[in-house]
Amino acid sequence: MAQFTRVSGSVGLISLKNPPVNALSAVVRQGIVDTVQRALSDPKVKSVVICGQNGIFCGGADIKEFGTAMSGPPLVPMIHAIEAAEKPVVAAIEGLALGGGLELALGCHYRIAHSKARLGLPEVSLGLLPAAGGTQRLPRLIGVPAALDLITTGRHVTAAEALKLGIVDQVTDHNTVDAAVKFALSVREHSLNARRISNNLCPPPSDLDALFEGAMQKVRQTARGAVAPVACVQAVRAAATMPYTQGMEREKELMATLFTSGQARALQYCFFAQRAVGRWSMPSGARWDTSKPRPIHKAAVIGLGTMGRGITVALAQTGLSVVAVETQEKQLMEAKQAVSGMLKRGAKRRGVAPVLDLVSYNCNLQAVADADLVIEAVFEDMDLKKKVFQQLSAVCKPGTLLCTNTSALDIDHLASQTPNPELVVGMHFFAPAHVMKLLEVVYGSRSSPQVVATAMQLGKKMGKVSVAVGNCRGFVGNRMLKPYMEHAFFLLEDGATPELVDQALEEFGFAMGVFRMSDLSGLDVGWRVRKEDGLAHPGMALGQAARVRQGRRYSPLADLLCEQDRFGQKTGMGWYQYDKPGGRVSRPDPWLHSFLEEYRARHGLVARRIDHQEVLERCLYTMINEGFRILEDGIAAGPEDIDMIYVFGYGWPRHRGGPMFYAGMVGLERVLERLEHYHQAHPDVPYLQPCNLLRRLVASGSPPIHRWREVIKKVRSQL
Ligand SMILES: CC/C=C/CC(=O)SCCNC(=O)CCNC(=O)[C@H](O)C(C)(C)COP(=O)(O)OP(=O)(O)OC[C@H]1O[C@@H](n2cnc3c(N)ncnc32)[C@H](O)[C@@H]1OP(=O)(O)O
Repeated sequence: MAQFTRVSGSVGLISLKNPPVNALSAVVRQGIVDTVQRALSDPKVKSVVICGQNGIFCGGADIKEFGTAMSGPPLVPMIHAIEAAEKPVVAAIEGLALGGGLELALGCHYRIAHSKARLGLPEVSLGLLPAAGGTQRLPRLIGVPAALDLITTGRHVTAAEALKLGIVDQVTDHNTVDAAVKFALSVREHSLNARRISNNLCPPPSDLDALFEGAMQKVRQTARGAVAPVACVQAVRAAATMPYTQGMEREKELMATLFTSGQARALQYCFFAQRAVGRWSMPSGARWDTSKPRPIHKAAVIGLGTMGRGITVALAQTGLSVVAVETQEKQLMEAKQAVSGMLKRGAKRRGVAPVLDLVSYNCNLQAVADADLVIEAVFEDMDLKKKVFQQLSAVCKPGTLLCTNTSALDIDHLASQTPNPELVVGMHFFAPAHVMKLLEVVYGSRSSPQVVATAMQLGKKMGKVSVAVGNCRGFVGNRMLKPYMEHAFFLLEDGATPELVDQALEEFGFAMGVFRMSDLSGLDVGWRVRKEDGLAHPGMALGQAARVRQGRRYSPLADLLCEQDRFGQKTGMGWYQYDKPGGRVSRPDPWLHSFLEEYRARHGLVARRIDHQEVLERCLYTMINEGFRILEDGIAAGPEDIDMIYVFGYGWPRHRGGPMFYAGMVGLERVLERLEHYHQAHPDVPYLQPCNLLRRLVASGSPPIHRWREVIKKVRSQL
């Protein structure tokens, strides 16, 4: 709602009240309409200030209303009425003015911001555009290039930048409402014509066509199939080329296409899913709101390879004191140099001093004795990790949390090496650990809720999206990756090339196709795991039995490449070729194509034409099927957990919401039908067999994703 008071004799003060961010819900919009009308019709009121309660101006439209039948007064006429007012209206911006909140402020005649406020039009990240006049007023106010930047990226600007750009008229370090009231008193007699942004023309850019062509090219390159950034450019173009009223029509048209698009739904789902994963729960009933995290003052990292270095940086950047341990002196010195470099570069980017002093380096495990939390990041080898855990149990002070960065190994087995298994938890970071946003927090059967809460909170402090998951081989992310990759290999056997598979996945929106990704992360990683699992060893890839392992279809293609030292980028060749070891630009490799032909001939396989649809269906639907199994097994609490893991850790396109959301968009019946079809064609691939939960969901009428948990509960209770 909105409250009205008269202050300083003649200033009408309208204050938005809708905690936590004063979103413009129907009730708030109605409140604004009513209070503005009251202020304008009250002869004692000579000017008006609009502010928000609790230190926040406004976080924009109420996103929760988007999926519902909209009621209450619409934003556009409400903002027009404010702009058309004959009394000066001043926006007092504290905290945030985002989306519809900033559009409301742009309809006011003046804007005063607190120095700590942030402003922006982030609609693009929700699959929308600023359709309450934002695409038409902002370019008129600050020029086309700056408006294009803010509207297509959705980035927030500080009050200082907003002042420089001309979005706000004044910045204050003091009480913003007091400053705005004082300002409103000083302008009460001023003419408002020039202050109505919609009356103004866009400052003409020098080469309009080149500017918009460049902008369009840029968004097409970075958007990976997202439609909202493209619509944002089109709407700003309308501001630059059309009178205001026509521009508003164009804005409305473009918004209508976006609003009903699946992408907007997916992105809005992601907004809430990202927040929902913070409200974790464990099968024991332990939850985020009943488990209190422990304070962590000092952390330690064991093993300073790529992962350990990134984890050290991420911890130090939160302000924690970190002991970094690597047993070999030479590697320790190399790691010190690398970590210091990363800290310096990070600090430079953020305009702060590097926190080099927070990290101490040591060759001796004894140095972690007084740490509150230790993260083991040694080589992915169970025996080695077990040894480290045994040593840590002897060295660490009582109560120290013991965390492992394993990406797949059994947390319970590691926990059993210590006298206090309740203190053990997985913290699975993604490379580079100081950059990637995802953290899988893996609880074992005996991990205490307090320990899980501590790891989740630490992840949040590091700026990560932390997702709590159960313990199984590969946890959530890597467990689902296995059928996805396996199917990519099968597609090569059946007639595809790495380029074809990658193109289909990249056009779908993945940052990188599966083969380019495999070359980047190194083929040897998976090879080592398969060897440990008894699936691969030299010589096994020959003969008729080569394509059957443990009673099911197996593709030895990746093993064969590894046997020839084709490990990907690091060796300059893998699924693609590179100009040198460590090279990054992939090129199709004629050697690989002949190798595939020979391989198929040797195994009596006839190559057939594979299209993009088959690539997507076989790779993605098997991955989704595994996701349903994960839900059935209780490894992930809900589909949001899986989706956020894929969006933040595996390059799944956000505008497609994550694999489970995508399954809902495709239609669960369709996913089930295609899995049945492929399973019939490939009965030796168990991953293709539709899982029980998927069948149950379809039998329950394919409910929307937010209602899956009800069916999941029933299925789990019957297992
Ligand atoms: C007609 C269509 C017109 C569209 C124009 C628009 O205005 S679209 C909306 C534009 N606004 C945004 O995109 C802002 C989205 N919100 C945020 O980016 C952040 O929430 C924040 C405002 C920067 C605050 O971040 P912070 O980290 O401090 O808190 P949370 O993100 O955890 O948010 C707290 C709770 O508030 C809920 N919430 C935030 N914004 C909105 C919103 N615009 N509508 C509805 N709800 C919102 C958020 O979901 C959190 O709720 P929980 O229940 O605690 O999860």
